[in-house]
Amino acid sequence: MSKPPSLHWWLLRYLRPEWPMLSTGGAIMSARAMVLLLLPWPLKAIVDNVIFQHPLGHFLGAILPDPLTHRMLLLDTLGLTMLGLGALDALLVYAGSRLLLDTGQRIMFAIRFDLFAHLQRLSLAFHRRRRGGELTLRLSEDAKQLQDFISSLGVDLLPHIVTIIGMAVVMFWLDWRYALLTLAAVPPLVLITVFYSRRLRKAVRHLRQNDGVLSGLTQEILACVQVVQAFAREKHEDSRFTAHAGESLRAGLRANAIQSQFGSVMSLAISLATGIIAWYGAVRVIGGSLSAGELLVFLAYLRGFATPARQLAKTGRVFSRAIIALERIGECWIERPTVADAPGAIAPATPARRIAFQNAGFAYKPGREVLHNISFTLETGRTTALVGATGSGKTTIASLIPRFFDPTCGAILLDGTDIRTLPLAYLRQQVTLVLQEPVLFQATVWENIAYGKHGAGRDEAIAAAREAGVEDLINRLPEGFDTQVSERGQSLSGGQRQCVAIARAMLSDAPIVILDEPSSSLDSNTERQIMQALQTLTRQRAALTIAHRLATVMSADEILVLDQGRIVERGQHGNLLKSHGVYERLWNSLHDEPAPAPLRLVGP
Ligand SMILES: Nc1ncnc2c1ncn2[C@@H]1O[C@H](COP(=O)(O)OP(=O)(O)OP(=O)(O)O)[C@@H](O)[C@H]1O
Repeated sequence: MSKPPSLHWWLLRYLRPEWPMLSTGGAIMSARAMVLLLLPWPLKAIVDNVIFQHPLGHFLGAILPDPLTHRMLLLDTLGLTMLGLGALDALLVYAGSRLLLDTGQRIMFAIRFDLFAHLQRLSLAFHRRRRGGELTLRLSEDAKQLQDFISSLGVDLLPHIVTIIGMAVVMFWLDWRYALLTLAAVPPLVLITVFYSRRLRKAVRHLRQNDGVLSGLTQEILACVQVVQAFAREKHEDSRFTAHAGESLRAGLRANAIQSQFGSVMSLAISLATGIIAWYGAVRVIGGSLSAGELLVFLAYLRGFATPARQLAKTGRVFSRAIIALERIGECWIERPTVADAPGAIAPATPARRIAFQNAGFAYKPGREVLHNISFTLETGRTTALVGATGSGKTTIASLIPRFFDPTCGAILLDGTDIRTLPLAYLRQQVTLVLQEPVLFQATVWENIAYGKHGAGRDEAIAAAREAGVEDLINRLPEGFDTQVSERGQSLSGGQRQCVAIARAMLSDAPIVILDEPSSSLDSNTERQIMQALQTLTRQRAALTIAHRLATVMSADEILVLDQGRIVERGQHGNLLKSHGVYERLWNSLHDEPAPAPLRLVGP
């Protein structure tokens, strides 16, 4: 998987504002490394000066009690020093890690927010390609991996590098030959770390990909749980889940195996090195070239080496995960909206009045056109109806108006201006949608209505419902406008959801309205009320109605008959029936009995 170079700069953008916090945290953790260096020294003095009563050196002799005359006082002083160093270590660990962990958290929040904002603005074409659950995982888990990495850089890596360098310097100062032998243990440890980190990275990449697929599948199955239950397909979904989960489990087990192998090989290497170094140190103490206290310092440092080495192994693991997370987040980040504002686009001062398709064509996939040569005009106060067999392109035509997709040829003009040159926000403010299956949020009914207009409150939402004539229908809900709607509006009936959607469209003030077959499968009383509401909604607007049920569009000002992505007939209901073409066949296929009196969508 190729990694775009700009990703590192992208990450730096988040690190830069936190630089003061990161450097303060780093400085505190480096100070802690110094304390770790000092920790074995009181022990050395206890062995050499208190137990064996060697005289203190020149500098220490000036500040510490004499071991010959004040042996117990020296022991107490050294004991207290050890306690003091321990307390200082604890304090520095607390302050440093707290600062760095908090900073990591803030950085993760900023990354999550930007990524969320970016994903929201990506074109529908992108979202239709990706499963929602998989994107959620990138927002949650992958951003968390980056946070762990940033925190662990400061909390684990930096102080341990400082410790290793400091220990090496002190060891050389004590006995350079012995120091060389001790440090010879470091390169094999680094080689082991590099070897396993590579293998681990590969395994983690595989694991994350599988987790993404699993998360997407889970979200999809749970979102469609009604269909799953209706068709009694739970067992089938169990086995689909198990198949993907099994893949994920195998990838996880492989990563665990590498990780455990890494840990045990590292422990073995460290034990081996400790054994050799302790043996050689004891030989030098027996030979008189090293004191017992100095051997203690060496052994303590060697143990000290082991901790950073293990820590480096852990950091390697975190690093591997972070690289994969960066790749995965980067894949979303480099994705650009296919539909975007043209540079320098200026919004007209007046609301739209007229939208015209001029020989527009469209293909979801290159070379596979689903719309050909579409030309028609929508105007304020007029209703245009789209009819045609399923798959003939009605929804696709409607999606071109708010620029969910752009036509592949031809143009769409809004009051004479190509919509691609207008600001997207302006264009979308001109259009309101009432979908076949209205989408509602988990909020109260009035909040769902108020979603139609920035800053609208409860009173405005109720007024819009009153204006649309659906106030009574909503008031019949258990808590009226304050009824809580469950996720995607599942707790409301189809008719109730449509009432809310119509009131929302009414509130939006948009001059163009797109209705996607709004009165399907309702009882006749509700249907009558909803049709009246739509009549009110479309009265002052330019309306495009998509309908399979021809009765709902009989009174439209113009009916466009679509067949395989082409407008094959156009006109009013009566004339179209008389021409004995596709419209008449459509009509006959839907109605056995003669045509009923027209249901009016627009005012007389
Ligand atoms: N996201 C997509 N990717 C590829 N092809 C698509 C996509 N959406 C729709 N199509 C295809 O485009 C054609 C037109 O579909 P569209 O949804 O516009 O038809 P429709 O007339 O609205 O159908 P219906 O009445 O069933 O809603 C169909 O052949 C459909 O398979």
